[in-house]
Amino acid sequence: MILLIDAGNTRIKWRLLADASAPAALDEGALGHDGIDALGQLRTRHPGPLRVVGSNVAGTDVADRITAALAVNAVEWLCPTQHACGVRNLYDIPGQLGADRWAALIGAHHTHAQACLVVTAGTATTADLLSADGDFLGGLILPGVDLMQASLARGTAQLPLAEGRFVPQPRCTVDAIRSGCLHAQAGAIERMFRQIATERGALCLLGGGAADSFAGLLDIPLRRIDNLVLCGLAVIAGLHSPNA
Ligand SMILES: Nc1ncnc2c1ncn2[C@@H]1O[C@H](COP(=O)(O)OP(=O)(O)OP(=O)(O)O)[C@@H](O)[C@H]1O
Ligand SMILES: CC(C)(CO)[C@@H](O)C(=O)NCCC(=O)O
Ligand SMILES: [K+]
Repeated sequence: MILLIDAGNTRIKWRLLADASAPAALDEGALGHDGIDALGQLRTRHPGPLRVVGSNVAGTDVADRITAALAVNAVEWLCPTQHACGVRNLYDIPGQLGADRWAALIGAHHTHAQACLVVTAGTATTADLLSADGDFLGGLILPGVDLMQASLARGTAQLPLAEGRFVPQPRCTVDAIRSGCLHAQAGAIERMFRQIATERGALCLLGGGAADSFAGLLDIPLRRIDNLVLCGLAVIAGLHSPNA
């Protein structure tokens, strides 16, 4: 069995596959950082030899806790390089790129082998340009929707942390905040997409826990796709992704 793990700053997403030819996941789920120990139950439910391949952007403590909870000798944590699985990393320092972004780019290239904007809306939002040839050209990092809203509440006297709605012409504070943060996400994504808009088959692939909050605002060719990081990890692990 192979366990794929996407350890993010808010949640740990995981998917268990039987073997290289398995068409579907045996099991999958997501956990908060305080629920990492529950990964141990996975071993009880699915006993047997286990290979674990993961990406982690949540720090070494989270990585160590995952390894301990699974009671495995080692997890193969992805380290972004200059080339992998048909994707070329043009970051100035390839290893500086987040492992989740690298895995998602590899998943994207194997899902849609044309120009893509790969967007993950999690704790942070990232919007990464990928050419049809598999070149990762560069990308944006911005605060995710919740983090944007929380930073306004934290940094001001008069702005609350409250639930507003998206409206075209906000006329109260909470709607102004919510609408501003969603426009910021959608606007950044649409502006980034302009760089590939004229390329054949150009598509924005959008995933992450906050994706649905602004997906409807995007006026670009769009495919909602969750777990692109796990798809990429499956490719990296030498498997065919069950979502591909
Ligand atoms: N069920 C949900 N409903 C609405 N928003 C959600 C939900 N779950 C997560 N989110 C939003 O998504 C964000 C977290 O997304 P997700 O769990 O995909 O990423 P993450 O674990 O933080 O990963 P990364 O660190 O890679 O960003 C939260 O900040 C929150 O805004
Ligand atoms: C940007 C995040 C937080 C997105 O999860 C992660 O990919 C990360 O910590 N990246 C390292 C810095 C970079 O990608 O340039
Ligand atoms: K993210």
